[in-house]
Amino acid sequence: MKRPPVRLGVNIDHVATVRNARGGVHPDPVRAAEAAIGAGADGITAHLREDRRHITDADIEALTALCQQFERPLNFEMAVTEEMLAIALRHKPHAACLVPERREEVTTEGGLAVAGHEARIAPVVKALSDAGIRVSLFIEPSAEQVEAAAAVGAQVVEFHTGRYCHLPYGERSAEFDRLAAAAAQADILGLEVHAGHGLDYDTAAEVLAIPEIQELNIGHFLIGEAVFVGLGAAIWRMREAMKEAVHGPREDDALVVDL
Ligand SMILES: CC(=O)[C@@H](O)[C@H](O)COP(=O)(O)O
Ligand SMILES: NCC(=O)COP(=O)(O)O
Repeated sequence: MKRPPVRLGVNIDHVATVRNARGGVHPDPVRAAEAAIGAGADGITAHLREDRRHITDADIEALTALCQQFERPLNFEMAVTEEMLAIALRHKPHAACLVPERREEVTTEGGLAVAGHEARIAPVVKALSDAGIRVSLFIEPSAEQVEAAAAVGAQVVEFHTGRYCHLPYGERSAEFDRLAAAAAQADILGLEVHAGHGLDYDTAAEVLAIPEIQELNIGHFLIGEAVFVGLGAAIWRMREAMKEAVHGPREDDALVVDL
């Protein structure tokens, strides 16, 4: 069976990181989201951290409206807290991705511990699902976490690819196998498979060798790359890398090689 196109969700958190460094309004992550949609992003991802270090409540309100206007899904990343649940239920984004948060961390260091915390997580998954919000769990690619994600009623798992991306090229095969095994297991359990964190052009293409992956969420690299080539060009190049990873090189590229 032909593999459907893999979706690219663009995370615009770090546009807000730059904005907040000066406490003003520029650069605006909502404008970045509009530019990302214009450049071919299939959806927008934003993480409203409890400490509001990048995305703010007002950003989420404006991003919800923007995504509705352009009919693109908003993937709202949130910690498993009463406060975040109330915000998600107020805005009703297309999807909510439950992520772990530690106030002192520089970035999201690992996946959400679902196994062992089912009693706390299942009611949040249910409340979101009952409101028509698609629930994704940002987890480590482990059999235990995948099983727990299915047990609490999630529809989607997003595998944390940070560990994979940090390994030097040539030393990634064991982590790749871990991702591939978890993706196969998730698919068997009826979970849609996404991946994200730390991906760049190369690692995004590499993980797409895993056939169950249907969506990548990428932020930090694209926003960083935008400094050099512009956001539109970075997104275009990422989409080309993803297409080539899934469908092989374009025919005109093959011709150039043959000549
Ligand atoms: C959960 C996740 O991986 C994203 O939200 C992304 O990495 C955002 O950046 P920070 O983790 O640096 O806040
Ligand atoms: N869930 C991962 C995400 O949205 C983007 O992570 P990163 O590319 O900013 O590391």
